[in-house]
Amino acid sequence: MPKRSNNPLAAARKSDSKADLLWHRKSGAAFQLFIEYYACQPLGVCSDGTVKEFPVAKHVTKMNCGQSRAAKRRKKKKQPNNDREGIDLVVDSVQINESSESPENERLHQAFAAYESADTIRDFIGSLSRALSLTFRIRQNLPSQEKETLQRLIVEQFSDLVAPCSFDPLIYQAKSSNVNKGSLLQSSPALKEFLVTNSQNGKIARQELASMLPVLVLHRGGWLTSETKRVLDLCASPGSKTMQVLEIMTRGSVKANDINKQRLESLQESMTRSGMSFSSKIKFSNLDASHFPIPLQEDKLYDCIICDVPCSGDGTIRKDPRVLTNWTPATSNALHRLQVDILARALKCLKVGGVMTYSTCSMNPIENEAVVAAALSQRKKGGGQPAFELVQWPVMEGFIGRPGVTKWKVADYVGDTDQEDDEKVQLRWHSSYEDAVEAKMEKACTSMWPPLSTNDLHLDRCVRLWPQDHDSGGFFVAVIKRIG
Ligand SMILES: C[S@@+](CC[C@H](N)C(=O)[O-])C[C@H]1O[C@@H](n2cnc3c(N)ncnc32)[C@H](O)[C@@H]1O
Repeated sequence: MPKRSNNPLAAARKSDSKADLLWHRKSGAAFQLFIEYYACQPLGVCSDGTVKEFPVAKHVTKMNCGQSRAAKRRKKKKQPNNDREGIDLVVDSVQINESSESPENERLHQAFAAYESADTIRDFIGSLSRALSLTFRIRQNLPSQEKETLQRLIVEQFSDLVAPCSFDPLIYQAKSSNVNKGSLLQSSPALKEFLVTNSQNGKIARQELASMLPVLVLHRGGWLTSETKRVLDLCASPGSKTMQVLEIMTRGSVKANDINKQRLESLQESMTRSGMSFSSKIKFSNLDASHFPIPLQEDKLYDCIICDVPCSGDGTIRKDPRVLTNWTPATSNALHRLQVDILARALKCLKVGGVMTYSTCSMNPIENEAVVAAALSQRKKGGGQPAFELVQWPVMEGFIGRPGVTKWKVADYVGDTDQEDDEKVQLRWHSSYEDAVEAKMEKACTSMWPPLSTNDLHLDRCVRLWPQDHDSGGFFVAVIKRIG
């Protein structure tokens, strides 16, 4: 078995040997590829609407792709208003008024303008174009009185800037994306100071809304409680979910694992910095999660597992628009196998009756539903009976989670390093594994395609967090229970 890189995301991004030289990275066409990819996925992957499926969008040549920079400049000079009008139209229609000065956002809008027919992804693209609103939460383990004092103080001093989340009064979200990590010092120095002080003294955690979901749902479902004994966080660094778990548990212990030694060390440091003392409840390990040792004794298996795997991170582009600059479907394709292996290993470490989450900060079904379907199908009991099932989420009032999808499409990207020729730069869609093999698609494996029948898997019980629903990042969470 080859040793796995301790930075699989970087390895996945380099999985195409020519990737760094590819035309789309030099030209900025990753924005077009991203939109083409999501606009052509079946409905439900990132948007809702009345039509059943998007027509296959015209190729990215509608924009300026395929032209040299000089040619683009010449065109712009000749038609000074045309491009701008297109952008303004899109910007108006999705009501983007803030933060559109960044070159990334402008290019996202330009790319979107090529898909006039893709009305239903308007909100999706619109929200991805805004900076990520600030979120934070009051820590669970504070005594009730302290929680109430902080809640009162936030209402008195910052209610014009932040509001409690509809589904959890301890979680706060900025009312506008103008209040974000980058702008906080300028937009509200008092709020910034409040957050710094209370993060240092362990009362407040600054964490993204989407990232809070896996632990939140385990807690709300009653699967992770103060009495839970053994929890495993398989891909733990930088540790925001580990901390969340530790705040809830009073008796048991958490094993925090990560393949990357440096990242694991920074997790240990941030535990110390958090101002909370958890040392007796946490153990660390520095292992490849896909080979994590399976406890031999039944009672050493885990009650709960958090499996927050390495992913392409295309749900995080509001936080870091540079993710878009590097975007290609090859990244997700290259991570799929590792994600299946990690989830399959996690399932083996879960005790009967135990519950785990599988999550990514990507919206790509290849990293999400395809992984869950593959791992669950592998892990059957004798007689083909399911040993695991996807669990329906508990009701969280006001929370908008979209059902997992049962249909999706697989694409790769064909680029050419030398030619700035449209024909050579495009997404290729493969209807089956066999087609993909014939077309020499890199990293193709059968489990990337939707299984013939997904009915018994209940993939709709997975939850997709669309950025447009909660003004958040994009995210995916599946809750899985071991039933036998
Ligand atoms: C999405 S991040 C996890 C974020 C973390 N759960 C949190 O909430 O702070 C994925 C992590 O997986 C780690 N990782 C990547 N490949 C791994 C592997 N094969 N085994 C264990 N950890 C891995 C990466 O180093 C990275 O820290």
